[in-house]
Amino acid sequence: MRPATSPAGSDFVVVANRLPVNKQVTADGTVSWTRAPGGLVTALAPVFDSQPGAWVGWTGQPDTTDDPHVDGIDIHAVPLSSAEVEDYYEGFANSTLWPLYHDVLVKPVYRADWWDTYVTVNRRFAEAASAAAAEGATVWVQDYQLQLVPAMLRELRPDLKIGFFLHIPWPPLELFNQLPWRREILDGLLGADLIGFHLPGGAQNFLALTARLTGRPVSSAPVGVRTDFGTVDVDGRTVQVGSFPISIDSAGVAAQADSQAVRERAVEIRESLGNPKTLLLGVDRLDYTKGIDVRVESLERLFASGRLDPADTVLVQLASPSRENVDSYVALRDKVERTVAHINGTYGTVDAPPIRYLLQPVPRAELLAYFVAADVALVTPLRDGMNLVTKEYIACRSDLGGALVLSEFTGAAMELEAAYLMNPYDEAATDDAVLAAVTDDDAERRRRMGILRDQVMHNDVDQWARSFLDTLTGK
Ligand SMILES: Nc1nc2c(ncn2[C@@H]2O[C@H](COP(=O)(O)OP(=O)(O)O)[C@@H](O)[C@H]2O)c(=O)[nH]1
Ligand SMILES: O=P(O)(O)OC[C@H]1O[C@H](O[C@H]2O[C@H](CO)[C@@H](O)[C@H](O)[C@H]2O)[C@H](O)[C@@H](O)[C@@H]1O
Repeated sequence: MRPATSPAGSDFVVVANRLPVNKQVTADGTVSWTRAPGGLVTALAPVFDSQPGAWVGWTGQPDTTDDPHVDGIDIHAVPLSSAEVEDYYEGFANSTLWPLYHDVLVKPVYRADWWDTYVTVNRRFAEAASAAAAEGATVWVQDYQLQLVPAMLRELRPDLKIGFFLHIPWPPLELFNQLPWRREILDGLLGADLIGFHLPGGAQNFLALTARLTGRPVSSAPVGVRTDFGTVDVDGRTVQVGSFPISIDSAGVAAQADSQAVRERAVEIRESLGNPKTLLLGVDRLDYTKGIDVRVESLERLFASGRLDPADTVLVQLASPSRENVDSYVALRDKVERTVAHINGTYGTVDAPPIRYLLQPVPRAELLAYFVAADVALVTPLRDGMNLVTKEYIACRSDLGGALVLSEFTGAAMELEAAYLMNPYDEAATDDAVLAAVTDDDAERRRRMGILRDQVMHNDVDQWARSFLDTLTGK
């Protein structure tokens, strides 16, 4: 750890589980690094362009001492051993916190050894952030993997402005109370000056829980979107609590989707699928929160009842492998693949299966071409913090074509009420929403898409980052 008074370091530091870098290794073994075009790095690009900034995170590879360098960001890699990846990332982050914060869709596992590693790794991130930050710097800590970092960092560096943003839902009291380390998590978060959630409901849950479990004075007025922040009094220090719904680089996505190359590729995609009357699309990490099973089971019911014709309907499901060493993800993959095979076997022909399922990430331009090609996007999570795929689909539809089926249990549903909203736990309502999105007339579909586009084009990721950072720094 560097001394608190050192003049070195950056004035703006992001701390996230993952670094925004991609590694390339050429045939002769030469290693180079490029900026990964992920949501967070896109969101923060203008901030990094206007001032030198640092990013503290893990490369995604265990047991390496990789030291990535990319243009415009001072990268600080936090090394993790294989055992730490198992206990901190696959264990406490993704087998304890992830299911607990997503409505206990699978049973969270509570293990003291995983907790101990979570504490150890959070401390390592806090120390790396401390080393990267200049005197009085603004440090923005991201997400559930690093909830102890704010308090650990404050102890090391009381001079810093510390923000924290949670990208996943904040659970209700009855669920959060299951966590044997609930008080430690709250104390960790309360080290921040500003704690951000996607939705006002998450911020309010957090305030209620904090009052109940810590006895600290909290504000009682409702929290608004990017306004009317709540407060917690932590021994005379005021912690602000607010709602900042994340978004995408709407104009950038729209411009790329409008390019000739993407438009032509969209036409090719439809042709390669036999120009079906209806092309449905799902795009997700293969995660049990995303409701991939909800949409394929709905499709099966619609085929079985004759309400949709499998001969002129195709569902393309693009799934990216995720957290493949975690048992619940292995079980989900098995379930989805069995259901897809069953539907294709029952309702398809040898040369025209109604579901095309891919378990590989596709290149960005290819993904946008699918968004442009699809008649209906099926976004059916059982729980989701926001769901950026939703906003990307809308941004791609400058033609006002397409229709969006959207689960009420996504953060995106709060803003996107003109979608075909559905309750993924209600089979009949799900089927009706899918069918309405497919069969409503063009005027109704265009009316809805026009409203959705106004929302997404106006509320972009730059606004998300600016509103959070302005609140944090008191601008
Ligand atoms: N390039 C590419 N991006 C993908 C693919 N699948 C998902 N994504 C992106 O991953 C992000 C997923 O974000 P989101 O919907 O919020 O769900 P999350 O996976 O829970 O973060 C979006 O920006 C997607 O466009 C893929 O196959 N290829
Ligand atoms: O890093 P991984 O374990 O591979 O997981 C990918 C990311 O998934 C989660 O995304 C969440 O953030 C999105 C943006 O705010 C939001 O739209 C979505 O609803 C969330 O699920 C996770 O929170 C990230 O930390 C992961 O990097």
